This record gives sequence, C-alpha cells and structure tokens, in this order.
Amino acid sequence: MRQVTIIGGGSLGLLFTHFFTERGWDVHLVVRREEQRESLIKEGLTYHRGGEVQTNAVSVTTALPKNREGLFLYAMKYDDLVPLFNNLPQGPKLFIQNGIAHYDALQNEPNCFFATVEHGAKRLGDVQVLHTGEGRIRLARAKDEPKQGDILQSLEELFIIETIEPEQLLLGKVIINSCINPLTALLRVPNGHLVESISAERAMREVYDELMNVLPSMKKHVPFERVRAVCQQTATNDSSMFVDVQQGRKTELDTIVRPIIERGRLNQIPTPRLHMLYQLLTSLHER
Ligand SMILES: NC(=O)C1=CN([C@@H]2O[C@H](COP(=O)(O)OP(=O)(O)OC[C@H]3O[C@@H](n4cnc5c(N)ncnc54)[C@H](OP(=O)(O)O)[C@@H]3O)[C@@H](O)[C@H]2O)C=CC1
Ligand SMILES: CC(C)(CO)C(=O)C(=O)O
Repeated sequence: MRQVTIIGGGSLGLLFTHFFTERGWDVHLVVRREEQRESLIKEGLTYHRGGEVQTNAVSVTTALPKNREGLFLYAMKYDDLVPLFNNLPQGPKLFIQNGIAHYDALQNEPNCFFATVEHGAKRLGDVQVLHTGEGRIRLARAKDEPKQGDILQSLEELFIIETIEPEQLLLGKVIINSCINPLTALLRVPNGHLVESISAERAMREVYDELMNVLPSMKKHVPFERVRAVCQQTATNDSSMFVDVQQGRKTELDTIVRPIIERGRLNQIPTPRLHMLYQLLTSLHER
C-alpha cells in the first residue's frame, strides 16, 4: 500500500491528510501537541468544502514513528522546519512550504522534493479543516534528477509532476507572494485592493520591477500581468501575511522576501523596496 507520513497538523497538513486518506493511502499524521493527538483519535478529522462534510479516522502520533516507509510530507511553516533539518528521515521527503529558504538549505540533500500548493485551507481548531479554494499542486522534478519513478508516479493522482528546476517553480510563487503579501499586510487590505487603487498598483509594480532586476530570467515565466491576475482572482482574500499580522504571528518574510534580498546582495543588485518592506513588517513583531 502507498504510505505517506505527514508531519504537521495545521491547515495544509490536515488538508493533505484528507486528500491522501480519501485516495486510499496508508496515512499517518505527526502532530506537535498531545492535546491535538488525543482530539484527533477521539473525533477523527473532519473536512469541510462548501456544503460537503466528511469525517475519517486518523492514525496519529506526536513523534515520527520508526520503520515508516514511503513518502514523508513536511507541512509546517519554514521557521518550524529549520530545527528538523539535521534529523530528516532517509526516504523521499516532500516540502510544500511557501517561500524558498528551505530549498536553499536542502537543495543538495538526497531525496528531497519541492512542491507549490495553490489550494487554500484553513484549520478550524485541531480536528477540522476548511478547504477554502481549489488549485494546482505542482511538484518539481529536476531534469537531471535520478529516477524516483515509483514514488513520484504514485503522486500523479494528486500532484502535477513537472519537469522544471525546483528553484524556478518556487521562485514563481515567491514573486507573486513578494508582490502581494507585504503590501497587503502593511496596507491592511484584501488582495484586490492592489489592482483597484492606482497608487497601490504602482507600488506593487515597483516591487515587481525590483524583483525582476534580481531575477531577470523569471520575467517570461511570471509577467506582471500574472501577478495582477492573482490579485483579481483572490480579490476578496486577505493574504496569508496579512492574516499572520492580524493574528500577531510571525510572518513568512524570512523565506519569501529575505532570500531575494540575499540573491540581490550576492549579485550587487540593490533591493531598497524589498528591504524597506522587510524592515517594516519585521518591526511589527519586535514590539
Ligand atoms: N494554508 C494554506 O492555504 C496554504 C499554506 N501554504 C504553506 O504551507 C505551509 C504550512 O502552512 P499552514 O498549514 O497554513 O500552517 P499552520 O500554521 O496552519 O500549520 C502548521 C502546523 O505545523 C505544526 N508543527 C510545527 N512544528 C511541528 C513539528 N516539529 N512537528 C509536528 N508539527 C509541527 C503546527 O503545530 P501547532 O498546531 O502545535 O502549532 C501547526 O499545526 C506554509 O509555508 C504556508 O505558507 C501554501 C499554500 C496554501
Ligand atoms: C496567492 C496569495 C497571495 C493568495 O492570497 C497567497 O498565496 C498568500 O496569501 O500567501
């Protein structure tokens, strides 16, 4: 049977637990808190989508079980992933975080795969997840990567497996997130505002142009029109960074914006706008 171990029982971890369970996989979830483990054992995991509600039993522990085979899917945020870098299992590992700092750290590690998730999910407490938006799950398989035939093939029912460098795939999302997330978080507006206000759109364009100075080869993959389209398609959504700010949580700036500033610094390309956005948002949780 196809086995997957999902580490992290937050919004995406619970969504993927549901996705794999309903496709008949042997799923095991690793959560951080005993309280969440007990609730999941007692109540199962409930998935909500529109009017649809499904509850399934979950196999769950607070520590990574020994002797699990198959895929290990890491579903926590970047900051919580960093302490695990030195203790990753040997088998195939899949990372679905936004941003790119995890790729920068793990790119030379064997058996690591990287995906971007365009679905939206919101955890409703410890045992319920709301599927807020459908989208693609794109998994990068580099051209020169040794064949991981079985494991990648078995993911095809859920993921789009693309022959693309993981860095290019992740940068595509980083560009969109860098244009939209910091500005919406600072202005405290939903995504649509960035194309509804002339001045906000100009500011977003300036951020985009600065990103393209650092990543010129990405312009053809993510033209400015694509960023505008995401703002329009998600017009009423609050970006994840705006939600983090509303809830007083640390944002994902260190994996979304900071790696671009670093790439600029390495190539002597100034990034004053990104630097300013980074400083302003960082200051919010330094109080
Ligand atoms: N939510 C979404 O719609 C989307 C999210 N993403 C990306 O996916 C990543 C995860 O986001 P999301 O699911 O929303 O985040 P959440 O904050 O909802 O969930 C993260 C979960 O990881 C758990 N966790 C942290 N450290 C560990 C650990 N060492 N062992 C086990 N569990 C751990 C947390 O536990 P605890 O509950 O105890 O804090 C929490 O439940 C982010 O990079 C995000 O940007 C990408 C696309 C869409
Ligand atoms: C695409 C976007 C901006 C949608 O809100 C997103 O991924 C996020 O909020 O992090």
